[in-house]
Amino acid sequence: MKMVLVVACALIDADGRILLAQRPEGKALAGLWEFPGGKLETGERPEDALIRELKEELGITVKHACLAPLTFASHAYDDFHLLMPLYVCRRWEGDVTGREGQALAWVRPQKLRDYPMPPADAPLIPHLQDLLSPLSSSLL
Ligand SMILES: Nc1nc2c([nH]c(=O)n2[C@H]2C[C@H](O)[C@@H](COP(=O)(O)OP(=O)(O)OP(=O)(O)O)O2)c(=O)[nH]1
Ligand SMILES: [Mg+2]
Repeated sequence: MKMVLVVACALIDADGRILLAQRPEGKALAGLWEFPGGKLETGERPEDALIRELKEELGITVKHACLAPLTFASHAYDDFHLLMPLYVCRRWEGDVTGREGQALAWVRPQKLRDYPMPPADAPLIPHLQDLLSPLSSSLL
């Protein structure tokens, strides 16, 4: 089974909302809502790849120190196995814009399930909900 490493990021704004991006037509899983990010290039460090992807996809500048690991997805797709670390980031420079024509949505943690996501992403949702509402333990 081919292993594919993808880095992704939950950007969190001052109101505790999470950024989702809609995968563009023509790509795999088109129309589904995802965490911005992408595949590593050869020899690239994960954090460097994520910083590059956030610049390419959203036009923002993120520092290494502002990326905190939260959890990861491990999911068997038909043709590859996805391993996807998920970082959170609350601080960046620049305005978030869909640089690749993708729709964007700032979503409250309890509304994440209203947005159809790739199958790998479902187990990530309770981790974000717990991070952002510590009094309701949705992992239990
Ligand atoms: N970025 C991202 N990718 C995800 C998520 N969930 C999920 O299954 N994936 C899968 C979809 C793709 O198979 C792969 C990421 O590929 P991608 O097409 O976005 O990669 P990329 O940004 O480097 O774009 P490209 O240059 O390959 O077109 O990971 C997610 O939440 N965010
Ligand atoms: Mg991508």
